[in-house]
Amino acid sequence: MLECRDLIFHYDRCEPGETPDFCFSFRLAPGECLSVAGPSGTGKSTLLGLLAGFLEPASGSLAWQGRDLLMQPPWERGITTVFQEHNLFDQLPVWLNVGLGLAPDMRLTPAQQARVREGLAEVGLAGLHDRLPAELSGGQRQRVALLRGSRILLLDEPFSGLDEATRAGLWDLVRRQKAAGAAVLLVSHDRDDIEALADRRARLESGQLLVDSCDAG
Ligand SMILES: Nc1ncnc2c1ncn2[C@@H]1O[C@H](COP(=O)(O)OP(=O)(O)OP(=O)(O)O)[C@@H](O)[C@H]1O
Repeated sequence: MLECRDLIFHYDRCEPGETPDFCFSFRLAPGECLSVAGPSGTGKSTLLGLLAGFLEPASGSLAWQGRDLLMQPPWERGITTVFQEHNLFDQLPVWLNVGLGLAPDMRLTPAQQARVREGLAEVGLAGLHDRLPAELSGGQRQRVALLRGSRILLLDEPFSGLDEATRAGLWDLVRRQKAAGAAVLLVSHDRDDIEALADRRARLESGQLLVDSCDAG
């Protein structure tokens, strides 16, 4: 279970009242997807930044399966973030971009290399193993990014601007990660994305996450 409790944050350079003090609480089970919507500027990126470890909360707790995540740097949190673009390392070939999820030091064992090959083949990217991200289409880049999966997936409008078939293929990839036990937080306003993936829905309002169920943490 991903448990976020009273995670409080305020941007230093803001005047009081300029932006809300953020206070986030929610719970997300392995295999579950929570969608988050809210108008521009309500704090969606701020929430993702706090979870991923790019921003430091003033107080509160964040734990995965009972283990504190706040003490861990971003690369040790077991979190994969997939945004609209810029999710891959430009100078690394496709197979290493995926392999980073298995071996952050890029020293993949033969077994891990085989897993990467299998994963790429399963999503129709077998022939693109050695390409650089700049040599892929947008949809192919998102497939590579989602293949890197981990126990927590933070998705920020990752399907925007893609055609229906590509989007459906990426939904399948996310469903596969869910089936493998990943907890998924999906920032999206797209009704189709939300219906395809979300088990519960939340919206951001006045610096808080309002989850559409009684289980708000
Ligand atoms: N580095 C910063 N310093 C000060 N204020 C910031 C900073 N980053 C964001 N903010 C403010 O915090 C609020 C939330 O911003 P955030 O980027 O989280 O919103 P968002 O919901 O992701 O917006 P969008 O949908 O437009 O991307 C906004 O009012 C924004 O102006």
